This record gives sequence, structure tokens and C-alpha cells, in this order.
Amino acid sequence: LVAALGVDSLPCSRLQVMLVGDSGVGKTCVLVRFKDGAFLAGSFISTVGIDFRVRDALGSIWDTAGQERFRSVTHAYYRDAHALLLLYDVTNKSSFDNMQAWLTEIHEYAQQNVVLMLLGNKADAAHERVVKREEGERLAKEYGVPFMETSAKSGMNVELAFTAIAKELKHRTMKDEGEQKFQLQEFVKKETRSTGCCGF
Ligand SMILES: Nc1nc2c(ncn2[C@@H]2O[C@H](COP(=O)(O)OP(=O)(O)OP(=O)(O)O)[C@@H](O)[C@H]2O)c(=O)[nH]1
Repeated sequence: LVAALGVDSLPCSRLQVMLVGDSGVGKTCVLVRFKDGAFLAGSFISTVGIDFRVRDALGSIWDTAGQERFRSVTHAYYRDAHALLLLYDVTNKSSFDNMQAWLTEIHEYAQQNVVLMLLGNKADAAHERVVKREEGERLAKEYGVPFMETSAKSGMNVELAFTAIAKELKHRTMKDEGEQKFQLQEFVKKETRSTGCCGF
């Protein structure tokens, strides 16, 4: 997992990362893209409850069901998560409107110091886009969370999202206080700028 996350070592053992957000926003696809470098096109198989796609001795990345009926199952896992990737779909307005409810839920069930990142997925689908990048940026700013747009289809920013949270977790658990503090927000801003995130 540590290698998959793109860092050399992670002092904190049993790291848990979770992907959350409405059904159909692309959580499973983002994780499959990260893990296998592939895109699951075509038929959409909804996740049931909770499913882990990446696991080793050091930790796991959990894919959760977005459907309301599984919510009580996923709540139970929130408090063990060290990091949460919260996704909406840029082609689905209600998935974006639901972000506030998700953020409230995270606040209620997750650990106070959980590493959180907001992702606007399906950025490749330019013609179907209904949520502007600026709207995502505004919401993220309001809640003080880092933000980027991703595409499981093209792979845009998928690895970067996992690398950014892994770097943040690594720096948080580092014993060496002399090390300069890692700034997740700054890292994300710089990296998304340098990769030119929205070239569609
Ligand atoms: N164009 C485009 N389609 C995507 C992208 N990511 C996912 N999809 C499509 O969106 C649909 C839903 O993707 P999933 O990854 O299964 O969604 P999910 O969030 O895991 O859904 P639940 O398991 O029900 O919570 C699938 O048909 C995917 O092919 C993307 O980045 N771009």
C-alpha cells in the first residue's frame, strides 16, 4: 500500500483510506484506475456496503457504497479512517449539492483530525459537465479542504490525489519535528497547476 501510495515509508501502521460520496460518482472507478491503471467503462455495478480494493500489511483503501440504504454500514467505518476522499460527479448537480450533507456526516462520524480531500470526478466529460471547477473550488475553500478535479476515465489527477493524502499522513506521523511542515493545500495547488489539470 505504501508503495502504491507513492511514498517510501509510513510510520503509522494500518493506515485506512476511504472513498465516499453519492452512488455513481465514480468511487470504484477511481480506485480501480489508481490500483490497476484501467478504466471500468460500460455497465455500472453499484458497490454493496463496503469493499476493499487495496490491502496489505500496512493498511487498506476502502471503497464504500454511495447508496443511502448502506449508509449505516459505512458510518461504522468512518471513525477508523485516517483519510477520506470525498467525491462528487461534475456531470451530476445533485451529487455536488449533497456535498454539504456528506461534510456534515463526516464531521459527525469521522475522527476530528481525518485527512480530507474533495474530488470533482468525471472531468473528462466536458459536454455533460454541469458543475464548474470554480464551484468546487469555492465549496472546498468554504470548508477549508483541498480540492482537485479528477477523471477515472483519463486518469487525470487520480494518482496525485492518493499521493497528496499519503504525503500528508506521512508528515503528520513523522517523529522528526525539525522537518518543515508539509502543506497539503499548497501541494495540491502547485501540483494541479503544474499538470495543467483541465486540458479537455
Ligand atoms: N466519463 C466518466 N465516467 C466515469 C468516470 N468514473 C466513473 N465513471 C462511470 O460512472 C459510473 C459509476 O462509476 P462507479 O465507480 O461504479 O461509481 P461509485 O461511486 O463506485 O458507485 P456506488 O458503488 O453505487 O457508490 C460507471 O458507469 C463508470 O463507467 C470518469 O472519470 N469519467
